[in-house]
Amino acid sequence: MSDPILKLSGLTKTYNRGKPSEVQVLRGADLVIQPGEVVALVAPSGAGKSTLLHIAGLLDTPDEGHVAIGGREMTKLSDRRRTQVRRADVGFIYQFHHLLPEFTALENIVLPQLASGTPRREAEACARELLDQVGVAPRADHRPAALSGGEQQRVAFCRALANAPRLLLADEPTGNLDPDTSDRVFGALMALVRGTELSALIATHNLELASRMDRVVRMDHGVVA
Ligand SMILES: Nc1ncnc2c1ncn2[C@@H]1O[C@H](COP(=O)(O)OP(=O)(O)OP(=O)(O)O)[C@@H](O)[C@H]1O
Repeated sequence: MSDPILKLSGLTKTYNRGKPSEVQVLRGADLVIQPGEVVALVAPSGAGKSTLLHIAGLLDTPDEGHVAIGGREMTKLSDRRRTQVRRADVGFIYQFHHLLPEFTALENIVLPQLASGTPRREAEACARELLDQVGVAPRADHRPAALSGGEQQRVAFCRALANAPRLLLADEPTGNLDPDTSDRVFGALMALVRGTELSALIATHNLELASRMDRVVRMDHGVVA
């Protein structure tokens, strides 16, 4: 059997250790995601979903525990190597789109590909194809401020997938949209994900959206049930 795409073992994380404001967020969290699996991460607000996703996505480090991506241990790698793995293997979607305001939708999807060494012509073709898949192709040359919230978030999905990552991590990807838009935009995300071999961990408060994924895991008191 192939290695899990993501294996988190015994993660602990405490913010502001030793201060009155100390908060112990992760208390030995374990999670395994197999290749191709799409997993919902459901938890109450403040339970540590973002912390777990940031550690899984190599944006933060745990106090203790291990992160393996595709069977390779990440916790011992240099910062430079972790950045390389993050760029090549991980796509991240935030609750707010975080698109670069001075660039068009197309350019926002092209830039991470150029940073990874993809030739411009190829990067643009990939960006147009992705925008087409999520129904935003006619808006390719608009800047984020000229797009609706749902369109902005769909562009952010394309950006996360532009480098063909193996693992997608999403933190409340439709959390700032109204329920109808959230439903449609989430459908666009699932269509994108299901059209690939991608594995995904998607945090959501929305149990209906969670039920559309392969498996639902819950976080409580710093562990994943
Ligand atoms: N940099 C930080 N410094 C101190 N405390 C932090 C920091 N980041 C998060 N926290 C605290 O850690 C706890 C978990 O935060 P986290 O953002 O991981 O939760 P979450 O489950 O994603 O919450 P939400 O669903 O509201 O986004 C919260 O109590 C938060 O206030």
